[in-house]
Amino acid sequence: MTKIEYKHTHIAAKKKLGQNFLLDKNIPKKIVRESGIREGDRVLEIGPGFGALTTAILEVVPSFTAIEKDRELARFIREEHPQIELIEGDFLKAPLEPLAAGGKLAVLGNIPYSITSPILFRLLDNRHLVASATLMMQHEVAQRIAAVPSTKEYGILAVQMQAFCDVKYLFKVSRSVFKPRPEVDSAVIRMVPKAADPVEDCEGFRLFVRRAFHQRRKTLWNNLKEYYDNSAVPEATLKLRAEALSVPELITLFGQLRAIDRGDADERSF
Ligand SMILES: C[S@@+](CC[C@H](N)C(=O)[O-])C[C@H]1O[C@@H](n2cnc3c(N)ncnc32)[C@H](O)[C@@H]1O
Repeated sequence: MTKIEYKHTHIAAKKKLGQNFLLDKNIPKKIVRESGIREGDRVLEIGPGFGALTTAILEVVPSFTAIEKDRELARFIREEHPQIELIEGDFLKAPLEPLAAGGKLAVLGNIPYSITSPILFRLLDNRHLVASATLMMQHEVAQRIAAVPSTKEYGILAVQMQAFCDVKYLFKVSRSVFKPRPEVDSAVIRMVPKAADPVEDCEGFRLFVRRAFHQRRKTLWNNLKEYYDNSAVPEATLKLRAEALSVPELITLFGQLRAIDRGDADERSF
């Protein structure tokens, strides 16, 4: 276990909380610059840790909210940055509505690898409360979110995120700027929820995307025939694999399908 000592606090870095702390001072400034936040924005930082990104945010926004799960680090941030509203708790459980206070949140964070997907889907599910999310995560996950069609990275994550958000891959961050040093590199991406959802039945679309990509090597016809009446879909489209279709093309396809009532409503609630 790596011991970290910083100012008046020392902790044993906890792997299960994804505690890899940024040592570099320029990267946090770059993240804040790319986030586009301005004074007056409602900022929410996920996992401030020892405050590497916190300090850079404070140069632009004099006060904001941060959620930190680790008790010692929460105490550290309270002592170092009393102007911040520090919530000691789990981002995945914290109610976001009161934090948005009738507006929208600019979310920033160097997020723990182990809960990247739950964080992304929580933000997606609460997109009406989110103005933007600028997040550092495992490089491979950032690539999958920003992937383009007909690449091995393109799949469920890319389609889910890009259908509802404008996604921009910003820059890669070497593993060497963290302590303890992780086994993988990181990258920063920015996501801005679209003004309007491209589909009405968001849950149905989520299910459709999972089905379409269920067996990547299979054609759309083979992956979908069991669940939908495909009669309104051009035959040429059904012969393709899901990975060949762009996000707008998948949205169009979803609009052409009619669900077959198989009495399997439970499957919708994953
Ligand atoms: C990758 S570290 C980043 C720390 C700091 N922002 C930095 O860049 O050096 C992730 C941080 O998130 C915190 N954390 C882990 N799980 C969390 C959760 N569910 N909710 C809030 N914070 C969490 C960890 O304790 C840690 O401080």
